[in-house]
Amino acid sequence: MHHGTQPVPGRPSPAAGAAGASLGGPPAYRVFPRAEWAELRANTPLSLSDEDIAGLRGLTEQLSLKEVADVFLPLSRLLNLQVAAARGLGVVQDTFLGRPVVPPPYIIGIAGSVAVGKSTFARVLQAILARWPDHPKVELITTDGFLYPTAVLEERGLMGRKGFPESYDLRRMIAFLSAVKAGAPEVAAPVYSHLTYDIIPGKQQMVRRPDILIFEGLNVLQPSAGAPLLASDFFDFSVYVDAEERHIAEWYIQRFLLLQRTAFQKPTSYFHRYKDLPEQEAIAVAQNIWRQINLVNLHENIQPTRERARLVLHKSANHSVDEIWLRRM
Ligand SMILES: Nc1ncnc2c1ncn2[C@@H]1O[C@H](COP(=O)(O)OP(=O)(O)O)[C@@H](O)[C@H]1O
Ligand SMILES: CC(C)(COP(=O)(O)O)[C@@H](O)C(=O)NCCC(=O)O
Repeated sequence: MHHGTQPVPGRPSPAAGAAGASLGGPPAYRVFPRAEWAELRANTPLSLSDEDIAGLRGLTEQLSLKEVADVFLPLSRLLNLQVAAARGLGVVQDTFLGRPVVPPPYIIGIAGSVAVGKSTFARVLQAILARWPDHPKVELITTDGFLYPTAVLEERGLMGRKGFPESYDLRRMIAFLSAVKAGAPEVAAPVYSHLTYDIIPGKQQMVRRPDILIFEGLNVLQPSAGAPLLASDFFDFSVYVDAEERHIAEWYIQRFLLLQRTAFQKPTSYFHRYKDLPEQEAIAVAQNIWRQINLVNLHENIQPTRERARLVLHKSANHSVDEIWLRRM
């Protein structure tokens, strides 16, 4: 894989490996160059029709068919096997307790920087996992719903700290996960709007005993100060989406420019005041938000959680995954 000239914090330096060769990873992981990982889709009894793939591409128009086949199909095969094994363990416990067998939802956490592509990845994974006949009901929840509302953040002086641990209602987030894992028939999650940049008052997303819950957000692998439980205590599997900082910064800026042309044009947008900024100035605004908030958060709170994930997906400049780390167990 190619790291360019910038050393990446926490990763072995490029000098450690021959050009194009894998640089290895922490000893807890097996490292797969993309081509080796792609071979692990072998025997996946899931064949996607052209129509299925067209449906998936609707989620993110740039997603190539090759990306689905090489990266997502092996991962969906691995997860299908993992879900079956977790259910087997559930049967053991229910049999031991003499209770009727009811498998709890299988929960997958997805972590990574702002703008690394977590929500895009999570949506595609949701669609692919839902195609397996033995776990058709796959729900997706994003942790931005657990941010405190703007009124609370303003009162606490935290508007410049969105995404940092103190900006989330962690108690509520843990209570949500705990209820889902306990098999509660219906659990409500609050909903955040990127348009108003605030929690939507009264709006809820209901989760009703899914087979699989995908729980996505930059903070899902973080410790919660002082609280007895962590979000990851409820995870059966976890993924960290990784990339070089200069690429993530570029994706953040490009997304900001796209939003300027679309969402910011609406009067209800929190960033409506930026709707007519000339491109160079809009780029400067995006760069400032990136450097002052999201990059600091990446360094202080997100990147340090990477090696808690079961799987690390490393993306290259064009968003394609070039290396996969799978924890040995
Ligand atoms: N696989 C991909 N192919 C092409 N573009 C992508 C891909 N994943 C993410 N993007 C783009 O990168 C930007 C950040 O992705 P997003 O999923 O919104 O990130 P996050 O949820 O981590 O903040 C978006 O503009 C998105 O369209
Ligand atoms: C809402 C976010 C904190 C991400 O939340 P997540 O769903 O990962 O919990 C982030 O997208 C954000 O708005 N950061 C604040 C700075 C900015 O406007 O980019």
